[in-house]
Amino acid sequence: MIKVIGLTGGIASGKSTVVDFLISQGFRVIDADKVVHELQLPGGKLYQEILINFGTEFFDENKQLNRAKLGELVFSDDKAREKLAKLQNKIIREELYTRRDNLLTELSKMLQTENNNLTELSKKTVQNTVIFMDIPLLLEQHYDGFDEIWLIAVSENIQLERVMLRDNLSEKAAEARIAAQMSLTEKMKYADKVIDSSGTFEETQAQVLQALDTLK
Ligand SMILES: CC(C)(COP(=O)(O)OP(=O)(O)OC[C@H]1O[C@@H](n2cnc3c(N)ncnc32)[C@H](O)[C@@H]1O)[C@@H](O)C(=O)NCCC(=O)NCCS
Ligand SMILES: Nc1ncnc2c1ncn2[C@@H]1O[C@H](COP(=O)(O)OP(=O)(O)OP(=O)(O)O)[C@@H](O)[C@H]1O
Repeated sequence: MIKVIGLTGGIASGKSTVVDFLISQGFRVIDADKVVHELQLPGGKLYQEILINFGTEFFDENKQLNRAKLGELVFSDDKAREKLAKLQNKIIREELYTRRDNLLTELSKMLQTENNNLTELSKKTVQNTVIFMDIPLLLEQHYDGFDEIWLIAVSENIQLERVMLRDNLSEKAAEARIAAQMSLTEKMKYADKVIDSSGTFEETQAQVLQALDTLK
């Protein structure tokens, strides 16, 4: 059976950094933020919806969605965020589950071929028996179907610093983005494993390796 691990955590808690590491270790990851960005490209399933409902002022001269501008609006205006959620959530959810199912089918076929060849349980096989889904709003939006949920956690003050630094935001704007999500304390209740990314990258990676070890 192929396990599906849900990765979640607050904004700038270190999810993408953990995802990069997992990919470097040979694991397959579905990254919800990337999927959303693809769907928001011209021709994507979300593009037209946003254009019609938010207007051309949120698009640049190359007809690309100006995500920074839309982000400014939705993280400072709850009603706008709800409106965007109504337009997008169902489509995002369907797309993520479809990609998960396709990946599970692909890996099942690969595993079957390996079994048929009677190879020993190679390192690759272990990596093919787990997939990860990085979904920032996994708990807020009640995604399900996971064998485990791993929470990437970070202390509040470091999180605020990271959001301000990475996204070049004021303290107030960064606080608004953090407040748009479930608190870390609440998320802890649902986590099977917690990876604390408040330290160095090496310390985060060591915790990921430890968590991976428990899957063998
Ligand atoms: C508002 C948008 C256009 C801003 O785009 P931008 O490129 O600036 O940010 P990005 O998409 O990389 O998101 C960064 C982080 O913000 C947080 N975040 C994004 N959307 C939301 C939201 N609606 N509520 C709370 N937090 C959010 C997540 O932690 C995410 O990892 C975009 O995030 C969006 O369309 N969000 C709604 C879709 C969604 O639910 N995304 C999360 C995937 S489950
Ligand atoms: N030990 C660490 N582990 C993870 N990230 C770290 C660490 N130290 C610093 N960072 C930094 O924290 C910032 C946020 O990390 P990252 O982009 O991985 O978060 P995220 O959870 O994917 O964010 P978002 O939800 O906004 O997409 C990055 O700039 C990253 O370089």
